Amino acid sequence: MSTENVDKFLDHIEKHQDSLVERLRQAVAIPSVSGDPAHRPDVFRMGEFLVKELKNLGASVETRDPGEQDFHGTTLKLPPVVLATIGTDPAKKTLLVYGHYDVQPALKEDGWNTDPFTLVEDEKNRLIGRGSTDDKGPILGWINVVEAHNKLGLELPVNLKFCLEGMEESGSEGLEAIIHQEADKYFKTVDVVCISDNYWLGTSKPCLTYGLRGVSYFHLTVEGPKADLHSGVFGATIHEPMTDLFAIMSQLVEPNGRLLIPGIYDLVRPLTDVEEKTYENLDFSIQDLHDAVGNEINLHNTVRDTLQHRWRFPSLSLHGIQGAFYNPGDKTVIPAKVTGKFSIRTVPDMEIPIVESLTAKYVQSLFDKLGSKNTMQLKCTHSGDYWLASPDHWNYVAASKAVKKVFGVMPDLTREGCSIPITLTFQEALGKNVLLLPMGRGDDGAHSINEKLDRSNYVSGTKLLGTYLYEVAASKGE
Ligand SMILES: C[C@H](N)C(=O)N[C@@H](Cc1c[nH]cn1)C(=O)O
Ligand SMILES: [Zn+2]
Ligand SMILES: [Zn+2]
Repeated sequence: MSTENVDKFLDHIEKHQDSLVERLRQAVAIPSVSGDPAHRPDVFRMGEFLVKELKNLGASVETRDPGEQDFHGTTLKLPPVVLATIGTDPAKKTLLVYGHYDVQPALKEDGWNTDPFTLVEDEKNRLIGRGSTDDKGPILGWINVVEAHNKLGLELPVNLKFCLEGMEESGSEGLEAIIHQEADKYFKTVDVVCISDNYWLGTSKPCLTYGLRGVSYFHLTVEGPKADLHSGVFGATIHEPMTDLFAIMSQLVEPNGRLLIPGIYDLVRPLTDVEEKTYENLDFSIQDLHDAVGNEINLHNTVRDTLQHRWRFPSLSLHGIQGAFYNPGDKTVIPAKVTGKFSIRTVPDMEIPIVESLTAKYVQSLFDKLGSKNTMQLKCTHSGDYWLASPDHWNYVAASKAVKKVFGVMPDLTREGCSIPITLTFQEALGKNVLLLPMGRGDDGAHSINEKLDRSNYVSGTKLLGTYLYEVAASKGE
């Protein structure tokens, strides 16, 4: 391996960090919220931004059109999948990089201290803005690596292929089909895959991640009167949709986190002694959890139990109710139609169709018991499988060496409670090892208010991605 080139690269990134931050500022300014139809043009704009950046760096860029989406009766065009190639040298390994350029919704009135789409650096050098850590910072990290090599006149040690999508936060619609179609074409030469779209466990030690939970998202709709009604006139004389909905929603999960769907825990893979050991000696404490959450509201008192419930047991979260009165003030309304939203994070060996059918059967039985004359409908709006990889693969060894070089420590090996539905598709469709190499910290507040990426994580993370390329190139793995 050319340590001279690595050192030049590391030095360049350190010295040019302000221009890296400027690139992130431009990306955060594009509110590419995939879940909000009003922002769909912005998601396209973000895709164009990346195409331009990549073309400027000499990449050969193509896009694929995933088609259209039915968004609650409205047809929306799906944003393009950006495919970019840098280098086609058959003597070099080829690394596929995946990331997403869409973000979660964010409104100042949700409780942000600053405008979510204006990147702000605070006194602790935290870069605050929607998408800073999830996933614009990490995507730009790869672009920063390429730019640094161009500026230094250095060849990249591997061939790079990018696959960047704009729908990850909304179920990755259309991407799976594209990966299967392109497996023997665009992706044919790929040796290994790297995704930077999750987080360190705590706030100080890097990690490599070899597992993700799956997710199945549900809409539960209860409908009764033709229109919203006056509660003084109609209360206690009709079946109220919201009362029915609450009755069902309150029986999905216990306040202690235990799912109430019969048979769901029978699907969960039993814990082995070998797996038990993976929860030892990790850089994580209950204090880290308190800090990330901002309060001492932990369900479990040990790190082991906390991480097992994050990584290897399912969870069910209630997200919101569409159609309900939520403004300030005291409106005495009976909403005519309400949709409760909840999701289940799935783990080995919970298969999606079984989870869906157990959930549907249970929800129907709860509704039947109410004896309500309203109508009820349960819809699974998107789902993605859990994923596990082998952390013994040379791809992980290469990443460990890169972590050691950049941070001076060996990384923790972790699993993740979140989901990146397309990860398993890459592993299965390409038959290649996938590595998750996170850039941000466990307290970054992804999906929350005041999402941030520490400047040091952005800069060191960029250094890590670049150094990892050299370790992949130097690896003896086939
Ligand atoms: C881990 C990744 N950065 C992420 O945030 N994934 C989302 C994926 C998703 C699924 N439905 C909606 N978004 C997540 O885990 O929630
Ligand atoms: Zn996300
Ligand atoms: Zn993400």
